[in-house]
Amino acid sequence: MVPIAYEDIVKAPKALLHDHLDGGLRPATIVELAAEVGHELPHSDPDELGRWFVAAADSGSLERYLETFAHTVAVMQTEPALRRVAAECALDLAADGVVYAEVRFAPEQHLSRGLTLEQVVEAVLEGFAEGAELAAGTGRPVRIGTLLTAMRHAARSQEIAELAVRYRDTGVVGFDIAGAEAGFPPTRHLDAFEYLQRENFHFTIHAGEAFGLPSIWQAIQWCGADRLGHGVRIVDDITGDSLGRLAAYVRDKRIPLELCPSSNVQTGAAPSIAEHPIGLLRDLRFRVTVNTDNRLMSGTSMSREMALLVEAFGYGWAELQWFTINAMKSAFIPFDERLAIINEVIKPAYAKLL
Ligand SMILES: O=c1[nH]cnc2c1ncn2[C@H]1C[C@H](O)[C@@H](CO)O1
Ligand SMILES: [Zn+2]
Repeated sequence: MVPIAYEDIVKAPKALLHDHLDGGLRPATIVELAAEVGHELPHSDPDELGRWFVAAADSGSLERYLETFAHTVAVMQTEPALRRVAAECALDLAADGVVYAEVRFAPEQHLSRGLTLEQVVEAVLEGFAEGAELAAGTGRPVRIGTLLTAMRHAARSQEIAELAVRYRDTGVVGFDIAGAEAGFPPTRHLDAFEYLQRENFHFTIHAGEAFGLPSIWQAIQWCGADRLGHGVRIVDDITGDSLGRLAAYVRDKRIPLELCPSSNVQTGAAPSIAEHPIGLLRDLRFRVTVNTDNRLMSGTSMSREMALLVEAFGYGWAELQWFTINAMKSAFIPFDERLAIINEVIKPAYAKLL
């Protein structure tokens, strides 16, 4: 088999379901925005700052990994800053060959300088639209769907769920909960999830990352999650190729796993890329997708995550197409729009590569 070149992975269309807006800022943008608002950073040189984020996030603990977000959230507190960060996010994803992305962020974390939840959401949606238009102009079209996240340690999930539904026709395609997992089970937010189900809305839940099977079980069987954010600990219910009841349910129902290899290694959810459960889960034909989680904290991109898997598991174009179509099938946009991207963008491009 001819080895896959990195530039070819960049050119191939990719779909991304799990990427945090506040985990993907350009280091140079953080430096500029921090100077404007007088926020003190660990480094004022963009390259050093970028390295600092990766090293600090390389902590082996989700809680310590999350502490690094204080510096990105601090500079995302005004409408121009939010618009800029969102526009640059769309441009960076498009330049990396991502054709469809769901990007999430927690509006409640962007209110410290007086913005309302609505102003925050509208600024981000405007930024994505602006970035996507610029990207299309450079011949690199990307479609961005926005997910609104509620922080699981806080108590605003119902309010954020209602906010997401209010913006469902203007770019918000789903809801999520994130933050420290241990001690904050999904059922704390059951009211919000039941509300979303009654509204026929879509949601994913960060579960099975820093906590194991009970978190995944609650996310699916109590809360009704459409997808699992990470979900990597589902391997705790698999022995050899024998599946426990929960793992069998997840596979039988084709519940998508939003796996994030580099992030998992940094937080200690997986020992290394080569030992990441994605290899086993793919072999067992779970609905596996590949994601970036936080491009800044992991110093990564969608192409880099794919390249790491190619290197560790010997994957070829067939597997990369499979991951990409899995993601597109699992997206929160309407079925006909998903199908159009699969048939008109993804399959024709991979047909030339396979
Ligand atoms: O991988 C993660 N697990 C749990 N929470 C996370 C992860 N990555 C980012 N977050 C948190 C930190 C952000 O401030 C928040 C909203 O994007 O979501
Ligand atoms: Zn995440």
